[in-house]
Amino acid sequence: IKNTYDYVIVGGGTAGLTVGDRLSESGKYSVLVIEYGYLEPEGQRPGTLYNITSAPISGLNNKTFPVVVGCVVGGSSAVNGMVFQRGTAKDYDIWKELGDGSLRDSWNWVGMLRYFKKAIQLTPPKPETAAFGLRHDAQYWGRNFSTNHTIFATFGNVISPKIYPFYEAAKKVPGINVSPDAGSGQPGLQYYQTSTNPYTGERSYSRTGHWDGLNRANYDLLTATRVNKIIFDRNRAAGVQVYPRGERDKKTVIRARKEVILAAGAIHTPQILQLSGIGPADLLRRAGIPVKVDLPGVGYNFQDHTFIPAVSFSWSTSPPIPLHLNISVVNDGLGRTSLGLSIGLPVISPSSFNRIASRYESQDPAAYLPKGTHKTIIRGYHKQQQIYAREMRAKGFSFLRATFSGDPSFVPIVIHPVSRGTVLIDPATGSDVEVEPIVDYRAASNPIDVDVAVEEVKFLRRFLTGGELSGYNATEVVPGPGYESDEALASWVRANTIPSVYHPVGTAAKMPREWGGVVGDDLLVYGVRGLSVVDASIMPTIVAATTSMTVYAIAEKVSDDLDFLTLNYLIKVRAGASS
Ligand SMILES: Cc1cc2nc3c(=O)[nH]c(=O)nc-3n(C[C@H](O)[C@H](O)[C@H](O)COP(=O)(O)OP(=O)(O)OC[C@H]3O[C@@H](n4cnc5c(N)ncnc54)[C@H](O)[C@@H]3O)c2cc1C
Repeated sequence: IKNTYDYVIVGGGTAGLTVGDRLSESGKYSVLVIEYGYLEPEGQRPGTLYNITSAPISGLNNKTFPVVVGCVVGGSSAVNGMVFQRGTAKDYDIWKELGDGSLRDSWNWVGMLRYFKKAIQLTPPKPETAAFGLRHDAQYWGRNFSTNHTIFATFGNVISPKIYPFYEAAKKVPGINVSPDAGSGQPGLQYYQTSTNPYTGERSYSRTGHWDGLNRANYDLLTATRVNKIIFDRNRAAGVQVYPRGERDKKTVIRARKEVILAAGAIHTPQILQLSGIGPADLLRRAGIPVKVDLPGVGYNFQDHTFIPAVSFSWSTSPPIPLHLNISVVNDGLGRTSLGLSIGLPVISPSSFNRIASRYESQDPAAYLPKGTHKTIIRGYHKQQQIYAREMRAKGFSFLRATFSGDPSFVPIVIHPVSRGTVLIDPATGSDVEVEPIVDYRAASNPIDVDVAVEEVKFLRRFLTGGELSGYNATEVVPGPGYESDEALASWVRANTIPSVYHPVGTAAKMPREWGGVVGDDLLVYGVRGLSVVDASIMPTIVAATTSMTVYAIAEKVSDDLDFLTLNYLIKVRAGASS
């Protein structure tokens, strides 16, 4: 490990190793990735996690919940559920509306699709899966099997025939289409992949795709090392202060010639920024941290998907499995391919979507944000509110995601919550990086999220007991009798919602500074030079999907942009934009 590198990347997780690989592959730059977790021995990868408990959530009856993030080389991609999805096209088009347009206007679906293709290599479905109605279109995917150094999205050929009756029934619900491909950006019914290596059947993640076996002299990984804070030369990020895990009195500095890149994830990136004096000035002063940049949005705009663990029924007669699915499938060892549903609010609730959209639209944008929220953040949230209210009336923007297990039981996910939380250091513990930040999901702080969840439960009731499935006389088990009125369902939702699907995003949002943003379209942190953020924190709004595939695409995009930006004139643009 040297004293100085061109790029120093903080966090060897999903984004960090992807960016590290890309920036080092040409040989032009030296790159160091610093990771607090260990490099687990090959073949033995017990997922190690941080030990964090959330703040009590008043919208969920004051309960606390574990905050689950990976602490290991590979970060959360090493411990995640391997469900590999991307959001709808609108998710990314909205990022353009919420951006500053400075960087080739590329933060939209078309711009991101290019990087989804670069980031992910598809293992196409086997012919036998066609019997299940699996649709797939290669135009949404990259395929380059010349290298093992990639991330794989793989279809396994095992599909439960029990899900087919749900597929047939859902197709007939007005407004539900079969997506042409799970990666097409169109909501609807879709079979989706897992992040599985098609050759080994093992997890494909940032370590296997972007570290193992690369052995480049210009690409180093320092493990079991904590970044304490960023070091500045006047207004430029010049390096980081680090210490070996468990030995905090052995602090040293590693310098960055070009840039310090934060990839510590949506929980720790805002923590490191705040500990380095970049954040809400009043918070930093209370913590005794000298203010480098008063950037109120750091740690605000926090989002995660929420879910209800079960809405379940029992059949009086199970739907029959069609004869054409009585095929014998030899398990290809590549996992199970699942069927998911992604639908907009007009489909979830044809009778209430307009009322919910109007109620949301007419809210005072500050009403459900934390007390004392800075006016720039309120302005940015107001913009998000206008966009979401518009999209609540559209079919292409999903508000519900669920997976069909084959049994009449569902885990409905509120996929576009409108509540916003915070990740802030505790002023009482000042500048101690070992003390985890206060993670306040604030789930269901905005009652609109409860309204949407109630409509989701009602949708599932209608789907199971009416329409195509009505002949099987389903009886509701959970929530069960006694939850007829919206009020009763709302209190049931508050008692049963889990605030996180482990998809934290948004805490260093890519939005204009006057809207409470932390980074611009170039992902540079406002107010300083030579410092960027490349992880899940930059998403201004959460996507209607599991999040890792989007993080890989962001990381690929920023690596391209960074390389491009080393051209002189763009260096000037970056310097100008961030001063
Ligand atoms: C249990 C779980 C299940 C999930 N399931 C799915 C799923 O099925 N599908 C899906 O697509 N997504 C899933 N996700 C979410 C997805 O994995 C994340 O959104 C994504 O991996 C985040 O990438 P990131 O680069 O932002 O952060 P991470 O991958 O978390 O990387 C951050 C890294 O920074 C390191 N770090 C933090 N602070 C410091 C410091 N001070 N010094 C040095 N290093 C530091 C961390 O140890 C970590 O390795 C899941 C996540 C979890 C935790």
